Amino acid sequence: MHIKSAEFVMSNSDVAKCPKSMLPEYAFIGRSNVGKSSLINMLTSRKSLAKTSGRPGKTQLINHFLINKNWHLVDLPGYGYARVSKSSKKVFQKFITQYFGLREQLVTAFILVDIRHTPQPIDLEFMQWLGENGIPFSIVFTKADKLKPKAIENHVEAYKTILLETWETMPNYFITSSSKNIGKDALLEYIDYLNTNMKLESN
Ligand SMILES: Nc1nc2c(ncn2[C@@H]2O[C@H](COP(=O)(O)OP(=O)(O)OP(=O)(O)O)[C@@H](O)[C@H]2O)c(=O)[nH]1
Ligand SMILES: [Mg+2]
Repeated sequence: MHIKSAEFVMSNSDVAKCPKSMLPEYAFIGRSNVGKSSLINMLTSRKSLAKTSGRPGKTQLINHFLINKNWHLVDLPGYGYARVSKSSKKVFQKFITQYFGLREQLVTAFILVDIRHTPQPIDLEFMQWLGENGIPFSIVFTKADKLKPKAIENHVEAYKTILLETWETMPNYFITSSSKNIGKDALLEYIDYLNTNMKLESN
């Protein structure tokens, strides 16, 4: 898919105020600093469409971008646990769970994980939470430029082993590097495929 236009639409923390249009939507989520905003810039070939930073916590709001005037890309803040007072129960930040609970336009989520790290409980728990709520997702491994090909293979295998303990099949996944422009075509083709299939289904 060729990206002809990419425009910032709005930022907000209130899911009810997100764009009302029913255009298909794709959300990028993961821990702070994993490279969500950088990935959106790579996909759109716009250097600073989404704001990036070396310091974790740069993106604080739900950011909508309109692509080719017919679908939305969404840049979300990094997730962490929100503390529930007087309880040790862990929950994800409220507006993140609200976003996923309320956005009917969402076609699929992309969960970003840093390829260098071993599977982290918070990422596995978030995938679990999406699964329990019937929200489809793919995994996007980021920062592949930081590892040699063999190490990339080993890290993906380690992830598969852990996921297959709870999931019947390995979710769809992509290997990417925003600094080396890796994985862009595969991701855009996948989104294009989903956009086309959605149109066929609604006809
Ligand atoms: N080497 C390398 N660095 C990357 C890559 N993608 C992002 N980074 C760096 O990682 C840092 C965080 O990138 P962001 O895109 O701001 O990450 P984010 O997930 O949006 O972070 P928050 O908005 O804070 O949650 C920046 O210093 C980026 O330059 C990549 O593919 N390779
Ligand atoms: Mg960000």
